[in-house]
Amino acid sequence: MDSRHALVRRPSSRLGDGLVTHIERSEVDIELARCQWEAYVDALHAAGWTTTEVAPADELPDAVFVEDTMVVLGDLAVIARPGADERRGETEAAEAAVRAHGYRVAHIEAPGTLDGGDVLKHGGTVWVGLGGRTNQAGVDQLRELLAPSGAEVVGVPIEKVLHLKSAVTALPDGTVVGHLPLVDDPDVWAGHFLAVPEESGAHVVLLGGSTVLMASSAPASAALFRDRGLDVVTVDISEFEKMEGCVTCLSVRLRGVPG
Ligand SMILES: NC(=O)NCCC[C@H](N)C(=O)O
Repeated sequence: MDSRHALVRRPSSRLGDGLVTHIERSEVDIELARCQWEAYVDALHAAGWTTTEVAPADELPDAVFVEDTMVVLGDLAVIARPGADERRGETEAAEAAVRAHGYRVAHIEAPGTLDGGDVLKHGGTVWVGLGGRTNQAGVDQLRELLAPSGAEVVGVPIEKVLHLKSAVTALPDGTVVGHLPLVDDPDVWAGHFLAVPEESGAHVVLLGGSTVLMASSAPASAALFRDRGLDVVTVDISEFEKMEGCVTCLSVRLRGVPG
């Protein structure tokens, strides 16, 4: 299997009916959303990634945010149990897609809840946001499932944003980036935290080497990253940002080769 492969899921025509929690709802332009999604997928391809589309689900408005359906580490895909009932139906097709790529599969079970967007992996550490979508039982189950891999799972309380990765992500060198007004406790990453000037500047997708993908809505943060020697690719995802989504949510990166 290609070591740079990603799962993506085409937006539903009902995207605008998806959940919003921490921001005001505003009208989504679905045609623009479709174009932005195609451009996002094109950006992955241009960076050398191949993609598989999870079967589309027009009846599930938030299905495009496919990152939330699982956590992949090594050859194991842990299928999430979304914290929002409205999103529970999203995991079945995502599981079928990751199984087809040869991954072993485990599940977060009730009463646990966990959204993939709450899980930030870097090095041997897996930070998991404990907030509106992921609960302690979900974190404990993930810890047990990942224990054989040696990963250390660390719960991080969050209140200000939807998911942990709405607040922070990590640069290729492990520096954790976040927009301070939205980070509950930057001391979790003391010594390797970098404040960025824009909310969406906190969201980077690592595309390999020194290349990162981020939203075009954070030009000052992009400049900061370029000054640090990173190659920054930007995409306009305004219609997904209206639904509290970000660049990370729109794909599941499968970096390892299972089996
Ligand atoms: N990983 C993410 O941050 N996903 C964004 C999910 C947005 C969606 N409207 C939701 O509220 O679940």
